[in-house]
Amino acid sequence: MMNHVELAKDIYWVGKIDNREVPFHRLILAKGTTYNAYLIKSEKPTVIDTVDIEFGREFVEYLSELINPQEIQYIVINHTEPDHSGAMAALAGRAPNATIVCTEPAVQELKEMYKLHSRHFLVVKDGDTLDIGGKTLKFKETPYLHTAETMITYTVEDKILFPCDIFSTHVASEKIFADEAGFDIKDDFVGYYNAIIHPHRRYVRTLIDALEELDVQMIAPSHGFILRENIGQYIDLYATMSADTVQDKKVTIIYTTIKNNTKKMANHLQRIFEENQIQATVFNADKSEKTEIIESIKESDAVFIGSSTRYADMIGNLEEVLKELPEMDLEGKIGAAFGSYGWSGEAIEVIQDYLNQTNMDVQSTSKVIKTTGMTHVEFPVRVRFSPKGEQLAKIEHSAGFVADLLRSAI
Ligand SMILES: Cc1cc2nc3c(=O)[nH]c(=O)nc-3n(C[C@H](O)[C@H](O)[C@H](O)COP(=O)(O)O)c2cc1C
Repeated sequence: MMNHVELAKDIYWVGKIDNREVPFHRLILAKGTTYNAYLIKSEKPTVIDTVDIEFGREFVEYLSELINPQEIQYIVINHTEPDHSGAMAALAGRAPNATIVCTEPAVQELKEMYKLHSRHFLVVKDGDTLDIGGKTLKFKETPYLHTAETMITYTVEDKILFPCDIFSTHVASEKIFADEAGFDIKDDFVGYYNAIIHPHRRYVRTLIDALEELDVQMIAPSHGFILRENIGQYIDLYATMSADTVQDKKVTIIYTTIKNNTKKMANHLQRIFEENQIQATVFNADKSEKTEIIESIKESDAVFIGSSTRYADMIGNLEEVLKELPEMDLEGKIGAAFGSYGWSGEAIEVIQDYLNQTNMDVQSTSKVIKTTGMTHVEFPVRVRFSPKGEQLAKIEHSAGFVADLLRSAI
């Protein structure tokens, strides 16, 4: 079985074709997949990504047919997930002179995953370039595409983009170029996007904008086919699929508070929704008519309910509203709890319990992780005392996530 193909002068695909029906992200990959790694035989030989952990030794063996691993100067890790970085376990020891190139959040993960504590790392940031002797690599951080530490790599002279999971397909094919596949890969390309990338589409939109600055002549992703014809068509597909198609969504935000910390959260949630062109109405449950709040809930597509905690309980009249919810038909609406707290935040959990008694699609951290792999989106949204700094960012992530659910193109 072949394990290398030249993409451009001195740039090789050194991947592994996996014909098995691979279990992956709670899917079975019926057509198998490939783990695409790349070798650039420049003056400072560089490996871009590796293959699945299961094929690490095999990877080092066939890589050694092209290069003595001791000569490798850089190993670029775009994404730490073990289907890409997995062969580090086998390669790192055989390539002792290689500096590992990755983003800041990837360093600790790689150290812990592959016992690389004593290795030399080069941390790269958005827009950094690296001279690898005759060729130049340019890096772009792509957080949450599809995990926090991800980045993409671009070869300036050859105009090849190595975007890791983005623009991938799950097909085990001996023909590694899409134009040689013998069939239209669009269904597989779209299927991959829907299964893996779609939950992260707000970051796709940022990436598409950034790609306008790069002259991309070839896309060499980490799974499936390499794209070298009609590149624009594939980028346009991502732009279309990640765009918002659904308009006129409404959110109701209800809170109670002692010293306005939860009010600040409510107002920040409202701001984020409005920035996302979603109408959001805020109610202080202690200062509004219950009937007005209930009417607003009925008309809304998502409902955020929050309270701070006082002596392990909720504040004010909120429970009067919460008691109504299990009796209502709220099918199809998204529910989320939030609140400011000092040390334990019981009120937020009580609200979550009420929401769980309804037929709403109630958000939880566990559900987000299971459906998207994202660990930076938290539900309920809990903030200690006054929301600022990272806590404001937390509110933004959660509201942004719900905004995306509301405007889902699928
Ligand atoms: C009288 C009182 C009791 C409190 N009891 C709790 C509590 O049981 N658990 C907790 O996590 N925080 C408790 N807190 C902290 C508040 O929840 C915290 O200050 C919060 O930021 C207040 O938000 P708010 O301004 O929206 O009311 C208490 C605060 C006060 C003043």
